[in-house]
Amino acid sequence: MLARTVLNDLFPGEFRDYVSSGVNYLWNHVSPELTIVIQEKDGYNVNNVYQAAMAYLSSRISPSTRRFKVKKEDADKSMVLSLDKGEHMMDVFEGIQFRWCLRCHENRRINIPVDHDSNSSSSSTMSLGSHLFELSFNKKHKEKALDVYLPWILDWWEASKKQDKNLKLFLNEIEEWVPINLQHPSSFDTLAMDPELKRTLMEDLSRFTQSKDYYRRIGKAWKRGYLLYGPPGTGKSSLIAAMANFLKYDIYDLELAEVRWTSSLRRLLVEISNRSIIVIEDIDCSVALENRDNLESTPSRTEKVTLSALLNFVDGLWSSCGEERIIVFTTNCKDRLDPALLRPGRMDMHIYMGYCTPSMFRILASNYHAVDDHPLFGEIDELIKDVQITPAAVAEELMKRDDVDAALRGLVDTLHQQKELEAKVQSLDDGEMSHHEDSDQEE
Ligand SMILES: Nc1ncnc2c1ncn2[C@@H]1O[C@H](COP(=O)(O)OP(=O)(O)OP(=O)(O)O)[C@@H](O)[C@H]1O
Repeated sequence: MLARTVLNDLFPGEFRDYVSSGVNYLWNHVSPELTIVIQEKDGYNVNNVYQAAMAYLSSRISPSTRRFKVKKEDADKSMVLSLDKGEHMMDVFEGIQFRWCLRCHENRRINIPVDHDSNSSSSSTMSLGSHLFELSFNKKHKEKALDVYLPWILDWWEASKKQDKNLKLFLNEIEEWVPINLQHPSSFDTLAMDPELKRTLMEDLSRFTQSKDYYRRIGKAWKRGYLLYGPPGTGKSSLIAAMANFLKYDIYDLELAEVRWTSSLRRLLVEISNRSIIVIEDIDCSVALENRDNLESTPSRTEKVTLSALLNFVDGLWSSCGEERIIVFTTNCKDRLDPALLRPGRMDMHIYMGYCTPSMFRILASNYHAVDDHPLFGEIDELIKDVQITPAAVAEELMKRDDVDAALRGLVDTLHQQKELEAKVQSLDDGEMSHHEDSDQEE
């Protein structure tokens, strides 16, 4: 301690900085080595070179790698290896040696409220880190590294992604997106939906993915919005999964209740990658409709998330920070939605997911029992036309029994019960209505 104080007195800070920068300068000139820093993120943007390097190096892990991570999730065909932080790895490309090192930097601490009471001041802190690669090699190979080696790794990564793409579902927790493997089996083949509407939607999606030049020409962000509405159990979530599987897009499921401030919302939205579907379910219940009179105002950093803030980001400059993005809002009750959401141009397509129809029943019967025709189909068609039953309820009935005859007979019974129930409710409603009319007349 005393020695340090004496040294500090003898050699003031400026002098020490001067000496250390001189040593660095000399070392850089003498050392034959050059180091490139490849950060995980540049600001909010994910760095593709980092992602590509991570995937590439994971595929190159060998017995000489002293320490690495291993995992296997359900969707993974085999164990997935990856480098651990601090670990070095050598790679030889066209006879040149490249040394990689993965490092982690703590770059941000955030406050996390201890309870969910927004007025509470108690909080704990959590550090958020970012990773980077250091790539070192002889400086005479600088051009080779930048013009050949790194582009080659990027091409390798693009090709391997196409070959073996496991879709991801991202969930927002605190201020971060947490990925899990998306293994939803729903597809447009298995989805019970009006055939004409299904065809229109599939064409719309295909056209969208091929319209990069069109969106550029008309000066609009390359994004498309869909509003899915209809009663619970009619397949809105299944449709989103079918869209993701059809397009091979990841899903970002934005839980607005988890987002406290507009600044957090902005951070989450800008971190969403291209070629993805952003989903906000039950939009009528998700956002407090504060600031109704002030829908076009610019949200401030500390403002709580409102519909106005959400729409400002979705339609504002943020939307041009990425491309090929689909935004899906769902609701069980379109009538409850704020008119700002329904304004022309806000959502490109409004898709009604309704009760089961005969054509939807045929798809479910084919899914669950591989039958295209059956003597009971006529009776089921007639009953289904008369009642309001969701595809989820029909699916549940079909799943109860393995034997197709028994399953379809069970469905006929359920439909009869539903018909009786609806008739009873109707007669009660009629009775109540005539009671009101009588009392109105008496008044
Ligand atoms: N249209 C459909 N086609 C095929 N299966 C369906 C359909 N609708 C519902 N199902 C079946 O019912 C289950 C529940 O449906 P899903 O969660 O997609 O409905 P939802 O409309 O999103 O409901 P909620 O509004 O409650 O979220 C699905 O996992 C699926 O098995």
